Amino acid sequence: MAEAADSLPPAEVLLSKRVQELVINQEEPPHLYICRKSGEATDEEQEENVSSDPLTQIPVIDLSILSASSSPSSEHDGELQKLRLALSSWGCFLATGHGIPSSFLDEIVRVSREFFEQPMEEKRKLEKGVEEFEGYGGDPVPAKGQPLDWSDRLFLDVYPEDRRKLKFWPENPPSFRDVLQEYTVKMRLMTEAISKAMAKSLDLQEDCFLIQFGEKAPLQARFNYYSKCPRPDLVLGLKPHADGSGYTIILQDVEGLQVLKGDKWFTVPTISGALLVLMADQMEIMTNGVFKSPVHRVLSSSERDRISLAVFYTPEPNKEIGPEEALITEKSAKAYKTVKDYADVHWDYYQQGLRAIHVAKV
Ligand SMILES: O=C(O)CCC(=O)C(=O)O
Ligand SMILES: [Fe+2]
Repeated sequence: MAEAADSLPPAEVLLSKRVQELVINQEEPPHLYICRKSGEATDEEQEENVSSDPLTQIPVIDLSILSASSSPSSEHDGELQKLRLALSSWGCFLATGHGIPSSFLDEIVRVSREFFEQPMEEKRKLEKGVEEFEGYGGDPVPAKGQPLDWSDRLFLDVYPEDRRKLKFWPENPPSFRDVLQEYTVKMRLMTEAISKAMAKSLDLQEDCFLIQFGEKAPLQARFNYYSKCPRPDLVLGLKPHADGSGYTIILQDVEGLQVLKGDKWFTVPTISGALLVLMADQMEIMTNGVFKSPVHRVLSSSERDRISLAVFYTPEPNKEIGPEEALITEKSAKAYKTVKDYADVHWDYYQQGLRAIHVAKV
C-alpha cells in the first residue's frame, strides 16, 4: 500500500491538470502518459499495418436502403448481407443514409470545439469529481501501472431525460444544449433503425434487440478533445480497449481512431456525413459471438488536434441480456451467459487495461 502511494500521486493531483493545460504550458508528456515504446509506432508503419488498400477498408453501409420500403428487394437484401458481413468480420461500419444532415454534424463538431476552446476556468465550472464519470475532466484514475490518455472529456448522460444532470451541461456556447438535445433525438431514431437492421441481417425478429436493450436504454455522450501532442510516438490519445456498451456511434472531425482486425490496425477514414457504428461487448453477447466487439484506440498527433463524439447505447440498468435463442443451434452452441449491468464489470477491467468479455463466456 505504502509503495503504491509513493509511486503514484493521489488522483486529485494526477487529474488536477488537464492535457490541454500541459500543452498550453508546453510541457513534455509526464511519464504517466507514456504507453508506447519509442520506435513501436514507426515499426507498425513499416509493416504497413495501417492499410490503404481499398479492399481492406472499413465497410460503408447505406442505412437508407435498409429502412426504405421502396428499395428493390435485391438491393435491400444485398445491403443486409453487407451489414452482417461487416459486423461479423470488422465489428463496425461507416453509416451513410442515416438521415442526419452533414450540416448538423458539422454544427455539433463546431459547438464541441467551441466548448473545449474556452478558458480553463469556464470548463472547470463543469468539472467532475475524480472518481465520477459525468462532467468535464479525465477518466477516474486507472489502476497502478496503466497509462493516462492524452485527451480531455465532457461526459454527459443524455437519455432518458430524467438521468440528465443539467449542472454538467455547458451553457456556452449558447446553442450547446439545444444542439445536444437535437442530436439525442436523432441518436434515438438511429439506434432504433440500426437495431432493427442488425436483427434482420441475422434473420431474427426485427424488434429482438430493441426488446433486450429496453425502452429506456440509456444514451451517454462522451465529447473527446485530443490536444496536439509533442510525442505521438510515445503517447496514445486513447489506449486500446473494447467498449462495454451495446454499441457506440462515433462522430469525428479528423482521422485518429483505429480499429484492430486480426493483428492489424486500420484507420477509420473521415467520410463527410458518415458516422462510425462500432459494436461493443453487449452486442457480441446478444449475437452469441456472431458480431464482434473490436478493440480500438486513438493515436495522438503532433500536427493537429481532434474532436470526437462517442454516443454509447447500453441496455437498461438491472436488465438481463443474453444470446438470442435463435442463434443457439446445434452448430453454434451457446457461447455467452446471461449478464446484467455488464458495463460496471467492464469498467473494473478497463481500468486495469484488460478486456472483460471473458466473464460473460460460457
Ligand atoms: O475518439 C474516438 O474516435 C473514439 C472514442 C472511443 O473509443 C471511446 O470514447 O470509447
Ligand atoms: Fe471506445
